[in-house]
Amino acid sequence: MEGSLAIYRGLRDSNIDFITGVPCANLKNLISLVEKDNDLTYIPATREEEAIGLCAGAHLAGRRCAVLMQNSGLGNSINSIGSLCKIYQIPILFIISHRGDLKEKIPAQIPMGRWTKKLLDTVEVPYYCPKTPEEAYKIIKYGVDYAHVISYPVAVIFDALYWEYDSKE
Ligand SMILES: O=CCS(=O)(=O)O
Repeated sequence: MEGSLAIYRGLRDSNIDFITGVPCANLKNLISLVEKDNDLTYIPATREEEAIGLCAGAHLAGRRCAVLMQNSGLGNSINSIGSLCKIYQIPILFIISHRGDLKEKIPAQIPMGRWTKKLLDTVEVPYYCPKTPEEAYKIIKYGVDYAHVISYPVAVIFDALYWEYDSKE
């Protein structure tokens, strides 16, 4: 749980109080931590673009927001990033489980695995790729602050190797 716990603590210590998103197998421990926290709002979404829309409304209502997603869901999000986040200056922290690279077993994940960072560059979302729980905690805190400075999403990407820290109890 150590890897997921570092992400959760980074989100909470950044005063993130509204979390939504679409699950990935690698996000299960993080989602479990978030679901148990009665001091924040967690709303499971059916699609990542819906999650971004929920965050847009929550932000305008004064909440500090994060979206949990698999990188495959970034493809579902592009228009909402442009038509909502860009136009209305919506800061959101994207916690992205990066599939389609090392350790991947599902061939369908490969294309988005290759395109994720290029897509984030295209829509001008800054992204960071912590490799340890300590880095994750620090980058999440800096990332939330940076998202609010630029009034735009910031992505923190976790590759398959990161989640091995969850098995090191
Ligand atoms: O997107 C694939 C489903 S799972 O591997 O995250 O369960």
